[in-house]
Formats: sequence, C-alpha cells, structure tokens
Amino acid sequence: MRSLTPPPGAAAADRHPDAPAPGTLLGSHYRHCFGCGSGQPHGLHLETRAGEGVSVTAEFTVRPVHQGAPGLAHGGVLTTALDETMGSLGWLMHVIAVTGRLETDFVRPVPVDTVLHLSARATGVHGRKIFTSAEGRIGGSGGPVAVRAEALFIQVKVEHFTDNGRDEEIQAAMADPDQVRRARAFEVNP
Ligand SMILES: CCCCCCCC/C=C\CCCCCCCC(=O)SCCNC(=O)CCNC(=O)[C@H](O)C(C)(C)COP(=O)(O)OP(=O)(O)OC[C@H]1O[C@@H](n2cnc3c(N)ncnc32)[C@H](O)[C@@H]1OP(=O)(O)O
Repeated sequence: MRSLTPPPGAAAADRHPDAPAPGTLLGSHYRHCFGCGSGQPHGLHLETRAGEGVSVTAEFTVRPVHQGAPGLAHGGVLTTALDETMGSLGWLMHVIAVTGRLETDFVRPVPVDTVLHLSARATGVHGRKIFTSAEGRIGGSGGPVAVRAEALFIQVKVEHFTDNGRDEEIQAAMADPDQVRRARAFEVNP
C-alpha cells in the first residue's frame, strides 16, 4: 500500500496570497456536486469555511437518509463528507486537485441527528501530490473523534474535467460564468 504520509523532501503546503480570509465560507465548487452543491437535492450540502494556513472546517448533520444501520450513519457517507472537506483545501492553495487515495478510520458509531464537526488540513506537498488529513468530532470542535481520514490529492488541469466529463454537463458548466469564475479561483495564476 502506498503511504499517505508526506515523503522526506515534501514541502509545507502554501496558502495562496489571495486565499479567502480565515472564517470565510468557501461556497460550492460546482452546483451539482454531491458533497457541496446547493443544486443537488440528494447531496450532503456541506458548507466549508477557510481556517488558518491551509486548513478548513465544516459541519455535517447526519440525516435519516444517511443511515447504514438503524439510526446510524453509513460509513461511506461519512467518508464522502471527509473527502469533500479535504478536497476543498485546494481552494486555499489555488490548485485544482482530485482524490487519488483515501483511507478512513471509523472510531465511533455516529447516530442520526449528530452534527459532525469536520476539520481538514494539508500536511505536505510533493510535486503534484497534496497530502491531507481530516477528522470529524461529535458535539463540538473539542468533542470526541468519531472518524478520521488521510488522503492524497493529485493536482490536475481543467482539462481533467473537460476531457473526461460527460459533454452535457461540461457544456453547461462552460456556459455558466459563475462556474468558470469558480474554476479559475482554484487555478494557479488565474
Ligand atoms: C469550465 C469547466 C469546468 C470544470 C471545473 C470544475 C472545477 C473543479 C474544482 C475543483 C474540483 C475539486 C473536486 C473535489 C471533489 C471531491 C473529491 C473527489 O471526489 S475527486 C473524484 C475522485 N477522483 C478521481 O476521479 C481521480 C481519478 N484518477 C485520475 O484521474 C488519475 O489517476 C489521477 C489524475 C489521480 C493521476 O493520474 P495522472 O496520470 O495525472 O498522474 P500520475 O503520474 O499517475 O500520478 C501523479 C503522482 O501521484 C501518484 N499517485 C497517483 N495516484 C495515486 C494513488 N491512487 N495512490 C498513491 N499515489 C498515487 C503517482 O504515483 C505519482 O507520484 P510521483 O509523482 O511519481 O511520485
């Protein structure tokens, strides 16, 4: 298995000078995103906030539709929430990055109606690889850890989406000035 720990020689992740100030809501990178999109009725509707350095926080309320076992959150849904939270770190670095590898530890069961307090940070950068970690706590940012994850994101260009996405959605995204502006906010030297 390939490591999710930054290798020797990895650099610290750089906060872009134009990154939104700590406390700012980052908004959705794509309206139909399952993790953060407001136009996705079945989505998680995560709202991520910039933190200090390359870090973010978000709150995720576990709903009855997120169940795996009776009254408990599905592990895959929790992993998605962590993935989305770590994925938004690219916004602070002005890079577009996709998940290459992700590992989750499920530490405690998470009942329906729980508000999970999520936090994520970048732990290092090596070439196009961005190493990240995240955790979700129950009952507040100082509460017990219920889930934690480490992930490797790989920096890609906009062509990753335009070359591989279904034409219908790509055309719609390219015709939407808000979407183009948001995509640029992720890019180095927009
Ligand atoms: C106007 C139009 C607009 C559209 C724009 C929209 C704006 C969007 C903005 C923001 C997007 C944020 C989205 C967040 C959403 C939440 C997160 C997700 O769900 S993302 C979806 C799930 N992930 C994938 O679908 C990736 C699928 N995989 C791939 O496409 C490729 O495998 C990719 C890009 C990850 C890597 O392929 P390679 O050919 O580019 O690069 P190689 O050379 O293979 O890897 C580079 C380095 O990374 C390591 N690497 C790659 N994959 C690895 C893995 N799985 N585990 C460990 N290392 C890996 C390699 O060993 C290599 O390392 P060494 O440089 O040699 O040290």
